[in-house]
Amino acid sequence: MAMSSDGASVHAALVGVTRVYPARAGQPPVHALGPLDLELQRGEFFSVVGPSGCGKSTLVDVLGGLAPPSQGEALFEGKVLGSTVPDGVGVVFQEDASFPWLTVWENVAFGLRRRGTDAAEIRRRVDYALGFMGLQGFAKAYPAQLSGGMRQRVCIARTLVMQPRLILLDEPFGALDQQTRLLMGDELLRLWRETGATVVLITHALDEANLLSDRIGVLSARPGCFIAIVETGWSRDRDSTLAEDPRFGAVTARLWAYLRPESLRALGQQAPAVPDTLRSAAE
Ligand SMILES: Nc1ncnc2c1ncn2[C@@H]1O[C@H](COP(=O)(O)OP(=O)(O)OP(=O)(O)O)[C@@H](O)[C@H]1O
Repeated sequence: MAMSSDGASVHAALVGVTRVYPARAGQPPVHALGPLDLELQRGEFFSVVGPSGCGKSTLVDVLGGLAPPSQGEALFEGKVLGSTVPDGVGVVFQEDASFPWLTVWENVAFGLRRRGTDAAEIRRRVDYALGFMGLQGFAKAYPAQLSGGMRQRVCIARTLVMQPRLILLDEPFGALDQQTRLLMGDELLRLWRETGATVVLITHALDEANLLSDRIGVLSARPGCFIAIVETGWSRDRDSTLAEDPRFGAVTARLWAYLRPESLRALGQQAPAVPDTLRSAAE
């Protein structure tokens, strides 16, 4: 296992990573990400914030082995990743990825069945994951019968059941209301503490990143490069009541100070070009 300069063990890393989407349908190539470097310490909770369209999902794709970098290397437990999610890595997406035709129990068992795990072990792990996520009473329900928050719990249970050592979550609570989000954040912290997994969370919400993380990487406007890595210094047994701590607001303010100019720059990138007719009228 590689060691970082301060002696902690590096669980996953990005080394000189860029990702460029090739030209398509008359559109030029899109330089989405990097170059960037990142070392994730085993067992840390790391969040990534950045302006809209700066390459956050692209970073998850590369770190999770869903897509290879255009340049550089992504590493997990010392092995170079390609375009297959390796054993030991679990990814949770914002959109509800549950299968509507399967019950909650069958949804959670799906990955283990595909892996060929024996029936007794599947039962043990699925029952544990459902209990952990507070879903035991919904094992026979179908996703359409559940609220958005419950469906997202099913998706997390599906990942948890595979016993990942690195969990990547791409805006998992984006579609949820604020109160459900706070409660899901507490559950995510409990999951992190009890499994000892390394967690990477992509979020637009600065308070959420602040509350949940040991460190927060702030990305620039596209192509996303880390402009700051902020250490929060919170204790491991934190929960959503941390927001009452006077130091909490200072960390969020610091994140926003880094992010504000980048968000303005990203807005500029997205603004449509001023047509020549309007330009000459304004001049
Ligand atoms: N398959 C693709 N082909 C071409 N361009 C792409 C592709 N996927 C993403 N992009 C572009 O790459 C850039 C980064 O996209 P990405 O989805 O990683 O950003 P993001 O930060 O996750 O966005 P958001 O804030 O909207 O969630 C965007 O400009 C996007 O339009």
